[in-house]
Amino acid sequence: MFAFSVLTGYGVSGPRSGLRIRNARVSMCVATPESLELSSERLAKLPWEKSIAGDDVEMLFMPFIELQNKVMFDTQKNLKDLPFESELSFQSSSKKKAKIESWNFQSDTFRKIRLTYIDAGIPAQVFNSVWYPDPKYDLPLLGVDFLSFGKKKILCVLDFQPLKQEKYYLEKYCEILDPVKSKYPSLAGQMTARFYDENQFFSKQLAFGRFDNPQPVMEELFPAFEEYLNTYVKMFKDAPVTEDPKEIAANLELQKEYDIYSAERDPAVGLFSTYFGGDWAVKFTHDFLFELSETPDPAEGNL
Ligand SMILES: C=CC1=C(C)/C(=C/c2[nH]c(/C=C3N=C(/C=C4\NC(=O)C(C)=C4C=C)C(C)=C\3CCC(=O)O)c(CCC(=O)O)c2C)NC1=O
Repeated sequence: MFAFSVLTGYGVSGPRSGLRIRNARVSMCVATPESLELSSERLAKLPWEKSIAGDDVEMLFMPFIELQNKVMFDTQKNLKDLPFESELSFQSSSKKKAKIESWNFQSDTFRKIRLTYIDAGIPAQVFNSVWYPDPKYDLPLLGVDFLSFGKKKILCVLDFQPLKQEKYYLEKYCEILDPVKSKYPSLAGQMTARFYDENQFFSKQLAFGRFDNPQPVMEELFPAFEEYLNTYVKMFKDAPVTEDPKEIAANLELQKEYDIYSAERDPAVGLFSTYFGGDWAVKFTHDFLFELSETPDPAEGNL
């Protein structure tokens, strides 16, 4: 009932029955009953109090997910759960002491808002999220990738991920971040060319930090995240909306290109395989994270 009252308080609408998803078939990983609930019910149970690793591990990025959760519930009209397979919404591996949980929403403004948290104790804490606008907008996606490996290797990437690289587009939708970004010199780092091309689906206003200790996470990343998030959500208030089916289709096509590009480049697949197995990693990447991409055909040797 606690979950229900929180939901009512937030004004979540949407079907509340008939959406239970079949139980997961799991081989090496174990899904728990949590996986049978909708995203909003599961999100209401945050923060996790204890790490699966059983130590006194701080869940470094929980405050971020809670803040995003609040902003999402406070600002989004007609927020609904987007049901997805329980096999993808929760997995844990007792052998490797890791769990991964994901949540998936839709609103009048966003066709998909997905969130993922990985808790593997001190060796890995991750918060990853993407906000995909409804294709009646051509606005950038909000991309969040915060990772901590062993507390000494912390990588934080946050961006309004542009669908186009034309000057007018970047000026219109990304340069709004200049005054915010300039406040946070520790987030002015540059990505390498190891995984992504900085000129495709990234902006110059990307916040990028690499830290060798967790201190800047709450001191700098958190206020920066709050500003990026609020700026992003506000931008939609006066954003142009198209009703032209051709433009809508073109916007969706660009989001599809983003998914295809990201699924090809994402270095996370290795991480997922390590903890939850290779088959699950491929399914999670193509059926949940970047679902407009296609699962590669094993016969073509791309797996
Ligand atoms: C749950 C999903 C998920 C996880 C766990 C994930 C992890 C992940 N992201 C990485 C890098 C990266 N991640 C990003 C950016 C992003 N990545 C994004 O998923 C989004 C939305 C952005 C945009 C903000 C960039 C730019 C790098 C490369 C950093 C570099 O080259 O230095 C790396 C490599 C870290 C390293 O070895 O240096 C991992 C393991 N990516 C994922 O998608």
